[in-house]
Amino acid sequence: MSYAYSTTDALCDVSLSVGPGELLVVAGPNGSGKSTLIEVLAGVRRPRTGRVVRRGDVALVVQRPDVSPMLPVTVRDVVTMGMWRGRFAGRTTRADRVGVTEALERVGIRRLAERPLATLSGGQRQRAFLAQGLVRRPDVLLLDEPTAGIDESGVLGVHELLREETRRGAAVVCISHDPHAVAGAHRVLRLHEGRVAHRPVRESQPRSTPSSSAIGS
Ligand SMILES: Nc1ncnc2c1ncn2[C@@H]1O[C@H](COP(=O)(O)OP(=O)(O)OP(=O)(O)O)[C@@H](O)[C@H]1O
Repeated sequence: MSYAYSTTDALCDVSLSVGPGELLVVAGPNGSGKSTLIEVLAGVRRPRTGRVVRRGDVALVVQRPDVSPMLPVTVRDVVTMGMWRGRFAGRTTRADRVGVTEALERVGIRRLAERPLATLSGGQRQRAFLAQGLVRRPDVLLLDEPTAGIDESGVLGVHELLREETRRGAAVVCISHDPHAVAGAHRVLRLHEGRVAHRPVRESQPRSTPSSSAIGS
């Protein structure tokens, strides 16, 4: 598929597929089209040509969005929103609340649950949005530089979380410049000026062999 902003061809003839249990890392220089690709895969942007096939529930973890100090939401609220699947869900069940606490624990910010989101540091906020993506155990997890602003020991924890997600069968696509992420990936897709620089190369065997693609274009 291809995607263009008004004056810029951001993606040209990009084709990929990711199966359940696979971790695909998307790498490439600034401006090469990585964020655009994740947004097109997530359905936030519609490809200009071609199509994206998604199987199952898809969650997107964006890169530390700016938060207005006026926004009256706590960290727990933000993670709970991850349960909504794109629409307001109203009341939460006890199981939802347990799931939210577990997600907060997995990303190491359970103690911050009742804090207003706007009072968090950048790295803490990134963890909150990671928990939002993890909370409903999606079939497809798309992440735009999830370790941005996260300290060194936290980065390793995030990589382990992504491997855990693949072990339970999720298809994971993660933008990262981090050599650890690249080393731990099943495949790496390198973009250059909106095109695939090399075909994805299998760098290690996935723990479960994908039977069909969970997402592809
Ligand atoms: N909203 C926009 N309007 C116009 N052009 C855009 C827009 N967003 C991105 N672009 C352009 O599209 C191309 C791809 O941008 P994209 O953000 O996808 O790259 P990236 O690889 O994620 O970069 P980075 O590593 O800096 O985050 C770039 O040339 C960029 O300038």
